Amino acid sequence: MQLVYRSLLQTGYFINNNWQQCSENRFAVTNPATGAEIATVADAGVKETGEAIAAAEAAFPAWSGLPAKERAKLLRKWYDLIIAHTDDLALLLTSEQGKPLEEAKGEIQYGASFIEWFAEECRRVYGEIIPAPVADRRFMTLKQPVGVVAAITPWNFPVAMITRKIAPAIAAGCTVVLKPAEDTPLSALALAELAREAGLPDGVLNIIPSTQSAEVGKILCTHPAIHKLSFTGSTGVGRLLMQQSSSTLKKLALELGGNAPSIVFDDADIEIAVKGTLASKYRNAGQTCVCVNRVLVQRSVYPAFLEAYSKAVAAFKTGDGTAPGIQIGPLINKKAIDKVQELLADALNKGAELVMGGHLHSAGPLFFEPTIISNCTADMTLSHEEIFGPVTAIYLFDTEEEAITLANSTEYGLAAYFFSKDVQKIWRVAEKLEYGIIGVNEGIISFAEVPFGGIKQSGYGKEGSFYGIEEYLITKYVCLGNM
Ligand SMILES: NC(=O)c1ccc[n+]([C@@H]2O[C@H](COP(=O)([O-])OP(=O)(O)OC[C@H]3O[C@@H](n4cnc5c(N)ncnc54)[C@H](O)[C@@H]3O)[C@@H](O)[C@H]2O)c1
Ligand SMILES: O=C[C@H](O)CS(=O)(=O)O
Repeated sequence: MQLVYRSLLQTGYFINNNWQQCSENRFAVTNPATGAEIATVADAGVKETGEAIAAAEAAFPAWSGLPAKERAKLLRKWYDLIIAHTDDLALLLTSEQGKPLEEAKGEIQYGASFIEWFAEECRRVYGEIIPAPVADRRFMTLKQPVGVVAAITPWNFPVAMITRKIAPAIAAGCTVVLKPAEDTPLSALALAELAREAGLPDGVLNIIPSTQSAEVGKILCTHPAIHKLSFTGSTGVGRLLMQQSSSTLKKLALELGGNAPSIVFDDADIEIAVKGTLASKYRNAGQTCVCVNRVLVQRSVYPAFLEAYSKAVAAFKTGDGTAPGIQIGPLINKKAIDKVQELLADALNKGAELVMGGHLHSAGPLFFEPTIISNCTADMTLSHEEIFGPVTAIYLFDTEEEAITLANSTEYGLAAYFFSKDVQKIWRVAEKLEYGIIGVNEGIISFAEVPFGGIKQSGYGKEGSFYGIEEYLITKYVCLGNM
């Protein structure tokens, strides 16, 4: 991997704007497309986590005391540096995570847009003056930063899931300790180098790459100096972190798993339904929390939908994401491949029909053929679990009520999609679907301007939009008496 700006390849842990190495404890970061080792990275543990928290705590008073306009200027410089280094950051991202370069460049832009957005939002954090019911008092509210924030992030969006937390946190005046995913730490470390170059003061952002997730996580959940924990990852880990955080009553944001339906009604524009479902389903080789996991098609339009959808899937090019024209990269690791194969075998054993694909791809051990199965039913495991791979599972339905019941029959509630041209149906269905995010006639719905987050077992808290900065603020009520 040849970077133009070699300072972006950092392999230490980042505390107080200093790169520090653990010579004895290191872990390898490998390229999922080739299996090649990209670098070894310092494996931060309990000691380094304590140092990072201390640095963030020490930096908090000065950083939170800085005028919002000054914080905004530094965030803007960070944003400009990220945009300027898009190609290098995308190559780094593709090398450690696998998504095609064009998708990686899109993630860099998307991730940077959170920094741009919250550089603007932080200057409009207003309190209120509340009309008092008595003459001798004046009521007001102050919005103040919550304090030191811990962030734990997943491997599937190694830039955007990080800036979606760090940007609002530091914009609000908080300081941060981040533990990125062990599969993809390099992108986070590159962002830290650019934050340092942008002039972020010592201790505002601290990053502890680690394979010791449970031990590091326990400290982040229980340390009294940390007032907020923002987690993006699986529902299982989210539940554990919530339990572990109870002893210090941390403010939590949990962005967890999903199980998105895509409902194609008989009045849908089939071309739009195919385009939207494909865009969501096969993004990042199906490894996103908002990927379509179940495609529910009204029986009368199934033949037309399947013909157009199959043609598009058959045209996908699978391979190393650094090669031109590739749409489907590798899965992140062997565990992910095994899970896709297990879910597929279970579905086929329970009556699903293989329409196309279904096997490991010849491009390498972590590549899977773009796959379609039909005749799926609710008793199949993949109806209730994230596939997290390039596999489309198609279900048939007859009535609108049946589709909504099927779509809602999951413990998750993150994203759902449906396709219809009937405006009254659009309102009815959007109101009845039990999800935090609804895409109507569209499969790509994530932007910094919108409130991203789920309900039910997909967690709670909103990232992005004007809601996003509230996650890192407290509202203080001040009563002025004897007036
Ligand atoms: N809702 C969202 O915005 C969103 C976004 C991306 C991914 N996800 C979800 O994340 C999952 C895939 O990501 P993943 O495999 O990295 O999830 P994961 O839960 O295994 O890991 C996520 C992060 O948590 C850390 N972790 C794991 N065990 C831990 C523990 N005991 N204590 C503390 N930290 C721990 C990991 O090291 C990683 O940094 C999927 O379920 C996906 O839906 C959700
Ligand atoms: O994987 C989950 C991400 O949140 C997806 S998105 O980039 O926000 O759409």
